[in-house]
Amino acid sequence: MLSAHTVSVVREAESALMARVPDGTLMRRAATGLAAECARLLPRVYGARVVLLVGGGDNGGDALYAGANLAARGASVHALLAGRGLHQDGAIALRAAGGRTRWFTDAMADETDLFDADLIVDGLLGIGGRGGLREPHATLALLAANAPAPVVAVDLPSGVDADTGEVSGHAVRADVTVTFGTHKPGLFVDPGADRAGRIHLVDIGLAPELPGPALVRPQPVDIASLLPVHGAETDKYRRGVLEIRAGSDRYRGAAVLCVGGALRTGVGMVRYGGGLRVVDQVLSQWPETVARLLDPQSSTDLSPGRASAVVIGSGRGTHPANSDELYSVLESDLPVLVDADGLTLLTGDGGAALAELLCERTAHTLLTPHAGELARLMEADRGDVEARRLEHAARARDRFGCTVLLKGSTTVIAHPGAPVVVNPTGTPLLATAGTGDVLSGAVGAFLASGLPAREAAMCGAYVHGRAATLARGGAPISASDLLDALPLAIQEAHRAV
Ligand SMILES: NC(=O)C1=CN([C@@H]2O[C@H](COP(=O)(O)OP(=O)(O)OC[C@H]3O[C@@H](n4cnc5c(N)ncnc54)[C@H](O)[C@@H]3O)[C@@H](O)[C@H]2O)[C@@H](O)CC1
Ligand SMILES: [K+]
Repeated sequence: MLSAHTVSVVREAESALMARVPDGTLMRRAATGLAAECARLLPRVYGARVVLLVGGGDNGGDALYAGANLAARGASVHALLAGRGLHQDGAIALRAAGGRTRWFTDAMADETDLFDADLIVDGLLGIGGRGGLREPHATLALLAANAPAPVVAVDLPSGVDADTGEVSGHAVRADVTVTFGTHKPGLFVDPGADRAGRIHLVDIGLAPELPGPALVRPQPVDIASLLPVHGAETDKYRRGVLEIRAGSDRYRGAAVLCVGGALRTGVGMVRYGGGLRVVDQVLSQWPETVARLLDPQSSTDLSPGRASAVVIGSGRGTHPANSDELYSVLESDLPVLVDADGLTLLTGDGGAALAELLCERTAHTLLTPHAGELARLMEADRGDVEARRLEHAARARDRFGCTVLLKGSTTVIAHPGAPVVVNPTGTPLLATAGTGDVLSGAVGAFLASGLPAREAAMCGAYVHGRAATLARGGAPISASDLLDALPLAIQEAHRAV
């Protein structure tokens, strides 16, 4: 797992470490790691043209010392200074090594040597950045974005909120981010993650001072170690029976996609309950499903019976009878995943009783909203949920006392008492109708296989995201394409061990 810590935790750990080592040690370590990464990006250091964008804080200091290192190796290094302050010792070191420094003003915008640079180093702001970039930082970020050279961000791309990944206004878009001591949450969560490019962590000796992470990002090997493995002794019941209550006579596609997502992820048996037309459709597409007629709008026994887990909600409807069905599912002691219409029911008439039942559950319980659904659930603004995904997922987790998987440009999973998980896979191509139904089936399959909610969500989101990339090699996909690619994604994940 890659782990990330918030700014306040990093600051505390840094002061504890700084008290034990000579002055300037940490910045020296950071700058040495930064210079090494810059050198790797240049065809050769000698003669290379490097432009440093330097803010007034220690982030600028890192850039200046790394620039001094490169200048000492023959690079032509030019620092554009922004903001009020300047890391004086860093500037002295750069000049002593033959580098140049110049205060940046708007008037220079056309004549900077940014456009001729071989490499641009963004040392404008690090973990001390607050809010959107002010001037002249914002202009420099824009100029860097328009220049052809690769951009290396120091600690994090300037303009990205280190704790949330939020970007307001301009932010640097980096090809590589060289971060120090530990990752920052904003590097893993969009829109910040999208600005960070490839992330390189430099060890500055901080690890012994750091508490547990706020955030983790699973690697292929972590997923491989979680995926269910079935021995020769297994049978369909031991592999898990998933009950699916998604789709309806009106929305038959949701049922087909959800059942397909579960079957292709691997589960002992999928049972489906629904009206005549949807049952017909599910059986014609997936004859291996064990289906029964069950009309939530007339049937009295809506309980899931003998299953290992239940997925409920997508395309199911928001009729009062659907509330009754959700109630009887939540009343069971089975692991339950609630999606889409199921989430809407939590906010409508009778929602309070459902929400109360949800909070009281002791079995694994997972909500899988997208930003709009989470906004409705928590009476928040959708744009705000999208901008601050971590915070909103954690709020919903605390409100309902269960696991919350927030879908979107970065899928995040908040689980009580554990670091938030950020899913590393996925592509914007997933933003298409029906992919959420496939996801709920896949996560449901993992739940039915016996994985706890957090781990089921982690594995489901991971293989779903990979399937999107594998399905058509990066070309546009529809939700159905994911179904064939899911087994490939799982096979690939197994190979990571
Ligand atoms: N503390 C340490 O021990 C270490 C810190 N290091 C570096 O130090 C950085 C943190 O340094 P600082 O605490 O000096 O903070 P920064 O260098 O991130 O920024 C602080 C400065 O930016 C200004 N500023 C804040 N928000 C702004 C905005 N939106 N627009 C324009 N200006 C803004 C502030 O007024 C302040 O002058 C880290 O990110 C890392 O790069 C590394 O050298 C490793 C060791
Ligand atoms: K930076």
